[in-house]
Amino acid sequence: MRPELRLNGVGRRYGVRGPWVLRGIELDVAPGTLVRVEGTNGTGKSTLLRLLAGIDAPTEGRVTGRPRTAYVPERFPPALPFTALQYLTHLGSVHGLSRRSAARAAGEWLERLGAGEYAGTQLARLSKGSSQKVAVAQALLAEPELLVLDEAWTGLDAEARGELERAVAERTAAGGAVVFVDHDPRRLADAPDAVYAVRDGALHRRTAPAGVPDGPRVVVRVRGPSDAVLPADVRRTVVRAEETGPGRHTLAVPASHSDVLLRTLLTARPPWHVVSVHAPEDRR
Ligand SMILES: Nc1ncnc2c1ncn2[C@@H]1O[C@H](COP(=O)(O)OP(=O)(O)OP(=O)(O)O)[C@@H](O)[C@H]1O
Repeated sequence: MRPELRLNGVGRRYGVRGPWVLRGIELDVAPGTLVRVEGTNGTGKSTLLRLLAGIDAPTEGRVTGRPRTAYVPERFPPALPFTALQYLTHLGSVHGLSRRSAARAAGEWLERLGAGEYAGTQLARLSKGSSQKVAVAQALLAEPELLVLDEAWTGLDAEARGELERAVAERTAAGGAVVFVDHDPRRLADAPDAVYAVRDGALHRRTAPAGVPDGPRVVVRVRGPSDAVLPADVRRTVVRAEETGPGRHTLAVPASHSDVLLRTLLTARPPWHVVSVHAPEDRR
């Protein structure tokens, strides 16, 4: 099974006494899901994406379940003494491809993104747009299990933008996860399984969990250690969660998801005590 990336109580600040940019972040990125991250300038989106990409470590908290990850940074450093093809072939090898497969994948991605003619051009001589295509190609060529895109569409021409959207759909269809930030609210507007906003150092979910049906709800009362945080899987499954006291929560879940919720609670480490399960419809 592919690992599920999980952020547990993650916080990040720069410098020993710097302000917390992010704190108490709980996030699961399940295989096959597309996640959008929003937020106004300077709120910590890139910080979050660097933690998800594994190129930065949290100041506190834990990141677990690291899948094979690729990342397109907001700013790509292209000033290396390689041609585009040499650079991509090298990175493909680093990602575990044979040199031959890496060179083939590199050439194919440059073609797909409309930069095939620049394969032999030195990175330092590429235009901003072509350089961005190399940044995108390096992330896509090893078919990562997690693709993290920080404003990756910026600087691309219309065809390449469309190609990157297709590549995102291909990755999720193949069971990979994709997390992206983009200033254009129309980017993949109907596609995300979840949208999160970074605000005041916290992550706020903007959409209901994907595929949660309307209809009958089940109310589950649970008890755990007084300082325990509900598992992220639980928070993703429920439509409402209310903390009624230290370690006590009342959860409402679509009836069709109640088995999953109970299993998640009972198999959590440590397990949660299920106090009652109550289907309001039963009383009629
Ligand atoms: N390497 C760093 N050293 C010190 N402070 C940093 C560093 N990286 C980010 N910050 C600070 O952390 C805060 C969040 O920055 P970040 O780039 O994550 O936000 P953002 O939401 O991606 O912003 P933007 O939309 O402008 O790209 C900002 O106050 C920024 O100055």
